[in-house]
Amino acid sequence: MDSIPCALTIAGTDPSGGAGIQADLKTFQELTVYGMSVITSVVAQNTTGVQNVHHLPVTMINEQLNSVISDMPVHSIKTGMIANKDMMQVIAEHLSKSVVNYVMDPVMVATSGDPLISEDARSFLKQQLLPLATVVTPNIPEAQYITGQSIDNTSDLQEAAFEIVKSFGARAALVKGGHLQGKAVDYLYDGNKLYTFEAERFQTKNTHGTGCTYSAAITAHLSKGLPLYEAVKQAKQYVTAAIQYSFSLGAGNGPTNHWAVRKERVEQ
Ligand SMILES: Nc1ncnc2c1ncn2[C@@H]1O[C@H](COP(=O)(O)OP(=O)(O)OP(=O)(O)O)[C@@H](O)[C@H]1O
Ligand SMILES: Cc1ncc(CO)c(N)n1
Repeated sequence: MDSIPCALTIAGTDPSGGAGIQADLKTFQELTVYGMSVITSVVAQNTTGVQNVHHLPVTMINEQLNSVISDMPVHSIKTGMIANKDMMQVIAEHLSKSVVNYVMDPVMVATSGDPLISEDARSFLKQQLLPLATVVTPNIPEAQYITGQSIDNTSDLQEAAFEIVKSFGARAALVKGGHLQGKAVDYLYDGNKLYTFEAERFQTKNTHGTGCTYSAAITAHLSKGLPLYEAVKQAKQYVTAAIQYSFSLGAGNGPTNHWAVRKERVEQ
């Protein structure tokens, strides 16, 4: 058997299964990629919000990374919630030695509005982690934080994608228009070309974990050796179907549906 693509996610948990590590591993599995995970924080959360957070000691994050990297093939890496600067420092040390594609989901706030990372982590993320990223995938509030500019329309989104590459050093930026009205449009700038990814917007409140699912799908496709544009194109199809058939589970914002994606793929 050919060797299987292997992807690693470094992120926080979601016991309700919609976001974080759980969403990432479900996505890797659906896309037939062998999934591995390093947990940064254990988060008590569900579809209504975040109830509590327990951060793992930095030494434990370092040891998990050593355990995986010393033994397993890692073909691509994704980071999600990294709550503080000390954690980021340790993760940045590992990433700076790595040669594989690194997808950074600059998670700052949960869908519910609850903050997930500290103020000093935000600025470390912008200054130290961003330049290591193959691609960074901010939503509008995250892109606004990184660029310091307000984003009110699609032309602001495009400008933010240029700015994040040119002024902040990410190799590519995928700025997501999920929080605007109208079509669900995202822009990818890779330093050469601007690409547009457009999908129908579905009227649903069940968008818990959409950002995690999208960036995990990009990571999965990159681990298979797809070029960035193709990886994003296929990931956009994945997240769109996962939102279209999202679950009305829980009292708040329900989770994405990975099975619907599988059903669609099989029927094609
Ligand atoms: N209602 C919707 N219908 C269709 N696509 C959507 C909808 N909402 C968001 N999207 C798309 O889903 C993807 C994830 O974008 P979004 O802006 O929701 O990420 P996020 O805010 O980081 O997610 P999270 O809630 O996990 O933090 C993008 O491709 C976006 O265009
Ligand atoms: C652990 C974690 N990462 C990311 C998000 C963003 O959806 C979340 N709610 N929880």
